[in-house]
Amino acid sequence: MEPPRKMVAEEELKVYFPDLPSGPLDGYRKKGTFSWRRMKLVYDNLNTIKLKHDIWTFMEKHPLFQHSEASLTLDDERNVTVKRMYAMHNEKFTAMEKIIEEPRVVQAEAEAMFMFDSSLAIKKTLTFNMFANTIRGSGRPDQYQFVEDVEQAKIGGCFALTEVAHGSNAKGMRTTATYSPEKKQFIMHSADFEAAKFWVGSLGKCSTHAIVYAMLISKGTNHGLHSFIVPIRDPKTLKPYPGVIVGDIGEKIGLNGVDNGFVMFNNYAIPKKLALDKFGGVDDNGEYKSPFRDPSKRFGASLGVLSGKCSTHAIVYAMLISKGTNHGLHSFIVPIRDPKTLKPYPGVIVGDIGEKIGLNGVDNGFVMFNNYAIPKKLALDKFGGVDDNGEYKSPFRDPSKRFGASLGVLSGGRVMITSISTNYLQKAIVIATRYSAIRKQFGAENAIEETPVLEYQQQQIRLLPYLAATFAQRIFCTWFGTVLVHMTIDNYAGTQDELAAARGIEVHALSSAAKPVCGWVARDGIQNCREACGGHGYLKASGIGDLRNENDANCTYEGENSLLLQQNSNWLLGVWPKRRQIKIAQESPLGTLEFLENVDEVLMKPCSWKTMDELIDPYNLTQMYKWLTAYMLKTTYEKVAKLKREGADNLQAKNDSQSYNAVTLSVIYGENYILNHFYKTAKSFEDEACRKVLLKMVSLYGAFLLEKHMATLYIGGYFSLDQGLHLREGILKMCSLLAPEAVALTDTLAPPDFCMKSVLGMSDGEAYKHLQNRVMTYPGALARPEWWRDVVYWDSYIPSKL
Ligand SMILES: Cc1cc2nc3c(=O)[nH]c(=O)nc-3n(C[C@H](O)[C@H](O)[C@H](O)COP(=O)(O)OP(=O)(O)OC[C@H]3O[C@@H](n4cnc5c(N)ncnc54)[C@H](O)[C@@H]3O)c2cc1C
Repeated sequence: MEPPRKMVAEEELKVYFPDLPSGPLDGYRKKGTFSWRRMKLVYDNLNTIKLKHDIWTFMEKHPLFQHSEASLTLDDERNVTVKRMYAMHNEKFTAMEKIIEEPRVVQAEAEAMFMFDSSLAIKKTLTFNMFANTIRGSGRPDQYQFVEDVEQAKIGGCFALTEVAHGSNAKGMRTTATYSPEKKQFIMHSADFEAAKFWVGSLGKCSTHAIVYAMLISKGTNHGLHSFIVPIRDPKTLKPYPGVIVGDIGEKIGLNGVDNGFVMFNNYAIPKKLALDKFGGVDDNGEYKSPFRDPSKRFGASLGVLSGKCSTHAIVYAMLISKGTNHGLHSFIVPIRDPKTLKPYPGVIVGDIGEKIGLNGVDNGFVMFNNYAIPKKLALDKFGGVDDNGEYKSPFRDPSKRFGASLGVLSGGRVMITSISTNYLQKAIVIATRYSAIRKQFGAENAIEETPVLEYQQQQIRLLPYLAATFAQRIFCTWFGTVLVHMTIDNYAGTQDELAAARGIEVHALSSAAKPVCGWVARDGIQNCREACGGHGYLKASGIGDLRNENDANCTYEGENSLLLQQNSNWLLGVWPKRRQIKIAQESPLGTLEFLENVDEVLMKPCSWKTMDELIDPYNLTQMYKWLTAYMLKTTYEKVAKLKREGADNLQAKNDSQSYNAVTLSVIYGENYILNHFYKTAKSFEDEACRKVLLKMVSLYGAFLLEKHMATLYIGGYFSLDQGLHLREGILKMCSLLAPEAVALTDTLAPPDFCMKSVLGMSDGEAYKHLQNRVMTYPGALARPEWWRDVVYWDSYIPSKL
């Protein structure tokens, strides 16, 4: 928890946030009981406010950052995103000295970019940060030249882990990097399209270098020439098999009745049983065996003649290489394209995977390697690799620990994604709330005016819990991002304290739960916002559709949400048996395991709060969540143990305990932490008027989350009789109490209008004027289409039956 923030005078804030334009939102703005500017300090400070202001001012004045009226083509979208990326990079808004002084600027810069355009933010992060951070984390000092080169934008990076046929199961990946001690090179190879690296952001058109994850194979032994029966052509059709290139060498000076030929193999697999291994060969485990001690005695057969047109099978002599050892997934810096021409290097097939359902400014790509050699020094082998002779060395005895360390960079990505999804929700909730405040439908009989739809109960419950969730998540993500930056700086500087290892594990566990929790809340919230804006919400100009599509990817990349939750629950299940001995301060430096304090007693007592006010009290809600988290952990642990007693192995027992157990456990663990963090921050906020509203939002957020687990509260015997009914009444009450504050709260959250890009969500509340302006000026909106004849003379191209 951070120390209480120093209050900043309203006048200082006004420099960055002048008065908002007067208009249809005035009525609601007057109802707000707190300062919307001051409320920003619950997650921002003057440094981050100033940074965001500088970035937005820079964008607003720069011609490259002007929005176009109509949708761009895919190519134009990528092109403008690249130009904006270099313009931003060139400004160096967050140089390392600034980050060390104020770690929060990292998130603030990201937020400023996401509020403008998410493709820009993602493209910049992939090209510069993720590439450089991986090298800083897993590389050696002599590789830091690449970090400098990328910082100076001489090269551009990307992160290539996922393959066509393997994503979440990284251990199943098939790109290989085989070490050749003779040349001190790694030979990168993709066996087939299924082993192609795929989805790699920024690789499609631009990256010159990639961090590639590949199986490191230390080279096998060459046992000399051996013979094999190799099927060449299908005997029924005489067509060559895939992987075989066979042909005729042409006219000779004699013996032209014989079709002499050539053949090449491209990673062509034949069964082991086709080896002619009477005089020597490998056993099923790859162990070489021969009755001859002297290899030259074993080698004594004549060379066959291959038929250019006719042979279906050949006796092929080839060097028998017994397979090298596979040391698992390792990372490499792989040159992809010439930085001067952007043309791929020979041996690299690289391309763009095409249009996606969002984020189209980012050129996601694929790459395949065809025995492509890279120097040994490009292996990121700080955590394990081969020496010059091909001998494998690693500081980790346990390969899974080495693998975890080399993928550590993904933990950082997950922390950032909790914030990214919150950015999307933040924008959507501003649009939908402002629009709901000016959109009027129906009303009391004889009323002069219709009622703003924000007054209707169902509109409130679809929006206001998500407004509260936005504050909860924004506060949590800002703090979590800062923890990450501190950890990363300590790691580079070698200044870790004695809790560093425990903190690293807990950051991984918490990010594995918080990323799905924040991503899914954003998914549901944004969809509600879209529907809450009725038909106009479906217009692209509302801005909500893009937010929905762009958040969608957060649920999948950097760890598919459901699988991340498995990682979290595996950790929690390991903690449960130690619950009585655990030293929370040492083993849980972030405090995510505080729910285990006196856990056995907590679990024995049912909920003692009965009235509506008690049930939505912020402190009481944190205690109810404590019970719920502990209960889910206990019951999930017991279910896994029972399945194991009944004979299931570990994998099966865990698999059969996911739905309603482990998955729910991890979601609740994440929610519990975010709720507690929100509560602690709200109650310690200095400004009294803001604090009161914040605590109302804690009530609404906590009660709304808890209500979704109502069945578990009753099944576990914690709730009985009317407690559930009172909790629901409390949610509705908090919605009605927060409705008058809602517009002022969205003023706190809103980026400048220049970034909002939404006809429904501008700060002046003039949704209809903006809608009219957009519709009337949309290119071609009032023009007759060029294809008008296809309407009038349709029977000229479709024979009429009328
Ligand atoms: C926009 C975007 C950008 C991306 N950028 C990059 C990038 O820059 N670099 C990169 O390397 N990758 C990138 N990716 C790829 C991304 O990281 C993967 O898509 C992600 O890791 C999920 O892997 P997958 O697609 O193979 O899904 P799979 O692992 O095949 O999952 C498919 C489904 O099966 C389920 N499933 C799988 N295993 C289990 C199990 N054991 N138990 C229960 N359910 C299971 C999953 O939950 C999921 O619902 C990107 C993806 C997207 C969408």
